[in-house]
Amino acid sequence: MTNNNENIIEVNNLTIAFGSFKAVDGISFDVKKGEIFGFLGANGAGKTTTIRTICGILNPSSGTVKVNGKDVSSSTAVLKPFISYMSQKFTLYPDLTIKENIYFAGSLYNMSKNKIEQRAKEIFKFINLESDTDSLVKNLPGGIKQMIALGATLLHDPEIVFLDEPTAGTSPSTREDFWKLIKLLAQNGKTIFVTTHYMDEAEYCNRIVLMERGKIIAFDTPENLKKTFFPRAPKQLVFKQPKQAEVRQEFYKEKIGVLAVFGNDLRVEVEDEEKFEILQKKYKDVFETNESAPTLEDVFLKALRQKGGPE
Ligand SMILES: Nc1ncnc2c1ncn2[C@@H]1O[C@H](COP(=O)(O)OP(=O)(O)OP(=O)(O)O)[C@@H](O)[C@H]1O
Repeated sequence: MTNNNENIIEVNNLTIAFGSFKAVDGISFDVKKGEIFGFLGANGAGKTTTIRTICGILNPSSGTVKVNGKDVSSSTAVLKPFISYMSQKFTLYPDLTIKENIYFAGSLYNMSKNKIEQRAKEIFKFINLESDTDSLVKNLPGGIKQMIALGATLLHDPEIVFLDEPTAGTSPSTREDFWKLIKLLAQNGKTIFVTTHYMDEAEYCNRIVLMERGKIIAFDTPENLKKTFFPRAPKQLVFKQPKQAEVRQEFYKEKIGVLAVFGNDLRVEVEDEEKFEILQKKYKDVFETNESAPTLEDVFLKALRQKGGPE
């Protein structure tokens, strides 16, 4: 991230209702210029609705959204060249070639033919495109399609790039390549607003918002979230005997929080070490205990359980 504290997006008490249903319910956050901003939450949490509102596609029911200091509801035309949105659904036109898709994307921004040609060259280089640009998109592997969709999103050189689950369903190597480009864009001062379901990707974000049913339940850097939600490191219990159900019952009684179950292993949060040690002795032949640093997944599970965010 560039060293910049300037707010490029400011969302203030935003509510978006469909009839009586609030898809987004009074959320506030800011995004800094040059930041990789992660927007996370389960399906239906309100992420896409928020993005669509910041992009000026939907109007707020109440609250305000400012992009580059301007209210989006009244400045859609001014902001259009400034932002770009790679939605979950739109990728590319399969019956057009790579080049035709890119030209089409440029025409939507009234770019001249020369400008599109010049930018297309830069973009193909940036995404390391090796395919023939006259290939039909429908004949390309999914990972390459996704890279070209990113290329089309970047063609008019926007300052803010919204990426709605850009790597969903792609291979680990495509995800890795994709994130190299995202980081490079941020290093060049672009602001990236990204939604993802992958926790390893959330780690790459400078700051993260976690949404649940239209509300923000956590908002901070990955490091601070881990510190806030886990002042003590969780423990990973590796089972040597198939007695997990029995142990879980005891933990439940003693209020030792089970964060997650990984096959035979349990991940737990211990607030009362004495109680835990008693159980550890009792079950010394049943499980081994390892300390392990909190992960973002731990944070999210805990935040979801608390639903109101950290105390
Ligand atoms: N136009 C609409 N009319 C009515 N309800 C809507 C509309 N758009 C979205 N919703 C509802 O608003 C809620 C939030 O949807 P949204 O697409 O923003 O969630 P999301 O967090 O982006 O989830 P996903 O990861 O599945 O895209 C959902 O319950 C959805 O069904």
